[in-house]
Amino acid sequence: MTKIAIMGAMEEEIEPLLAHFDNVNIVEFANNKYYEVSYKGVEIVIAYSKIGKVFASLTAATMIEKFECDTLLFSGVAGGINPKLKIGDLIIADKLCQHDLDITAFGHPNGFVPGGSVFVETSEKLRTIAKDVAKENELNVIEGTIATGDQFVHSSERKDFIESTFKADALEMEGASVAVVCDSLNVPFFVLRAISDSADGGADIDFDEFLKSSAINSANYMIKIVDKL
Ligand SMILES: Nc1ncnc2c(CN3C[C@H](CSc4cnccn4)[C@@H](O)C3)c[nH]c12
Repeated sequence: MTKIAIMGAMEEEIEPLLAHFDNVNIVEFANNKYYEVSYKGVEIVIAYSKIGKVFASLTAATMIEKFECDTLLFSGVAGGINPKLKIGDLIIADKLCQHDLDITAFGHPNGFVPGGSVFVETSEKLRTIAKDVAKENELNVIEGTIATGDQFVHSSERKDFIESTFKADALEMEGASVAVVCDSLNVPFFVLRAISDSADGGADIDFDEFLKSSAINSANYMIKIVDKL
């Protein structure tokens, strides 16, 4: 029986998801809250990890190991790199990397540590379902590379480094952690983000203005995808 984990990093990213469900059971664990719902006969666990790769890894692993979820979906916002991505637009990750993982001093490429890989690919099956849903709902979605790091990017220099080093289309602070955890635990996963800013000089202003509306864009699309699982 499928049990689905739906994750965000910030409360604003999962609040629009929780709004779709009633009869929510709250489980407190490891200084966090996990929201259990039953939706059309499917068990779902929803949580926001808190910001950054460490919290995201803890929540992803908890949803799999403690709550026994066998599919993990991430919904949230991101900084746009690809110029095709305007604020509010949706991106599905085909692969993710860690732009701040750096042992280049030892001759390794950016984003690589021994035993790992620069990129981790998401579930092709889940991406296909998502693209079908986008077509049915005439949603404009791009598929691309998402770069993750433990910093809010708000400078063209850092944004350009991430783009040129990883050919990334968008950036955020949690997705690649979810990717490593799910890949290591053999759980199919899917990362969806809506653009909240352009990760350069004005990013913090745009982020504050568009966080809520972009999080709703991502959540509304995610609910349509869950309906198809
Ligand atoms: N430019 C960007 N760089 C890095 N990440 C992002 C994101 C995605 N999320 C939003 C949030 C920013 S930090 C945060 C901290 N306090 C309040 C609000 N956000 C973090 O969870 C990553 C959107 N735009 C980004």
